[in-house]
This record gives sequence, C-alpha cells and structure tokens, in this order.
Amino acid sequence: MSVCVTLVSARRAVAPACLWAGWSGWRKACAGGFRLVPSRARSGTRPGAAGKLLRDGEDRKAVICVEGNIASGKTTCLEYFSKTSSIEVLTEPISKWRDVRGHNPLALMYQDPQRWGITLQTYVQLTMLDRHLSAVGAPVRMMERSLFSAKYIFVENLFRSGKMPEVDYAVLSEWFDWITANICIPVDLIVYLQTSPQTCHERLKQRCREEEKVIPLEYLESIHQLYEEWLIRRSSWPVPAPVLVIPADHNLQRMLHQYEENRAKILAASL
Ligand SMILES: Nc1ncnc2c1ncn2[C@@H]1O[C@H](COP(=O)(O)OP(=O)(O)O)[C@@H](O)[C@H]1O
Ligand SMILES: Cc1cn([C@H]2C[C@H](O)[C@@H](COP(=O)(O)O)O2)c(=O)[nH]c1=O
Repeated sequence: MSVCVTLVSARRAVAPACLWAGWSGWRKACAGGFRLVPSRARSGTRPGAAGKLLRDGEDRKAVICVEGNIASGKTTCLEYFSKTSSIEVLTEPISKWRDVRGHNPLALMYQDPQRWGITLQTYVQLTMLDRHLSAVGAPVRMMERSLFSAKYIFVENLFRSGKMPEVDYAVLSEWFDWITANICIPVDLIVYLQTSPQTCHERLKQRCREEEKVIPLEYLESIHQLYEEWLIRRSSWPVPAPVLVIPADHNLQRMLHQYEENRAKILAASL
C-alpha cells in the first residue's frame, strides 16, 4: 500500500481510520468518498489507477478537459455544451483565484510574478485538484483546463521566462509529482481549442478582465507555444488522454457549428 493519508475534500473530511483500523477500516472510512485502488487491480479499473486514491464511482464517468490559451473560447464552448442534459460542466475556479479571504492572488501575480507566482500557482493547484475530485453528477463531465495544464503550461511559463525562482518551481513540482503519483486524476479526452495568440489578444481585450489588462501579446505567444509543445508536438510533458483539436479562430456562429459537428466525438469519450 503506497499511501495512508487523510484526504480532505471541500465537501467532507475523511478521518485517517487506517491508522488504527487497517485496510478494512480505511475502506469503511472512505465509503461514499474515496477508495484506495489495490495495487494489483487489473480489470474494471482505470488504467494507471492501481495503488492510488480514486473517487468512488469515478471509473464509470467520462471526464473531458477543455484546454486552450487565455480567452480562446473555453468558457463559451462549455456554456454551449452545458445545455445537454447528460453533460455536467465545471468552469475554472477563477473567482477563487481573484478572492481568497479578501486577497487577489491573480492580480498580485500579474503585478509581480517573481514574488506572487508561487502563491497563485499553489492555490490554482489546490483548487484544480478539488475540481477534479468533486463528485460527478452526470454521465459526462466537461471541465475547463486541468491540474495538468496549470503545471505544464502556467508554472512552466513562469519558470522558463525567469519569473519564478528555481526553489519555488522545485516545491510546486514536488507537490504536483506527489499528487499525480498518489491520487488518480481521470481524464478521458482533451478538447484543445487551437487559436492564434493574436485572436486571443483581441478576445482578451474585448472581455476586459481588470487583472489581465497588463497581458501583452508576447505572453499569449509563450502560452501558445507551451500548449503546442504539449498537445500537438508532444515534445514536453506526458499527455494524459487522447486529444481532439478544434480550430477556434472562427467567429462565434462557426464555432458553435463546429462544436455541434464534434458532439459525437466528444460524447464518445463516455462509451
Ligand atoms: N468564436 C468567438 N468569436 C469572437 N468572440 C468570441 C468567440 N468565442 C468567445 N468569444 C469572446 O471572447 C472572450 C473570451 O471568451 P471565453 O469563452 O471567456 O474564453 P476563455 O474561457 O477561453 O478564456 C469573451 O468575451 C467571449 O464572449
Ligand atoms: C490555470 C491558470 C490560469 N492562470 C490565469 C490565466 C488567466 O489570466 C486566468 C484564466 O483565464 P482563462 O480565461 O480561463 O484562460 O488565470 C494562471 O495564471 N495560472 C494558471 O495555472
């Protein structure tokens, strides 16, 4: 058994029953919450889940992550699919990133990434993990981004651009490695909204989020390059699921049409 931990989700705290009651105690403590997949698990369990904590019932639900640059149209895409009864949509917890107990780590990060990058990214990692582990209500879950892109795109961008000290990067990487080694983060399909950085820059200016007014085109170009390396060239980090690429520079009407055309492929993730 590789772990014996107290896993606290936003909805319930699970006592570390395994400390005194052994494996069966742990299983009881986790009933209706999380279970530890036996390390010899084979059939009926998600690939790569053996030896990890897994949310109960998670093996039967499909998880689709919508990825893309800032202002590429992810929320708009999710809004479109939220009208389908079999699909549950989870947007990014950006309201939390803008207000944690009265502080705005997103704004602080854009003002001074050297100082506040670690603060924002630690909180992004926590809140994305919470999103991944929250109970799934519908047969299909579509969520905006993932724990993976927070690390492989945004943390990586801060570090590579010299805006994150090496020690901060090391600590965040240790956290990320521990989480992915011990907790099953199921992803069945990645939908990548592929845009040009210029399109995103236009849409970002139009959306006009206060914190993001300082974002230059070069920032979006770096994020774009990291996404392309990860999901298209596959030269940087492991890709946790098959990737469906949807060109997303088109106007809204054409995008909605493309989403409809891709509906079957997206829902196939649940079969
Ligand atoms: N296909 C599109 N054409 C033009 N504007 C769009 C399109 N899709 C989204 N937008 C607008 O661009 C901005 C960013 O879109 P949004 O869905 O919030 O992106 P994301 O969630 O990826 O940041 C919003 O103002 C939205 O209304
Ligand atoms: C995941 C993640 C996001 N951010 C920033 C980037 C944007 O300013 C917002 C997300 O907005 P979007 O319109 O949904 O793209 O949050 C970040 O700095 N670090 C991250 O890990």
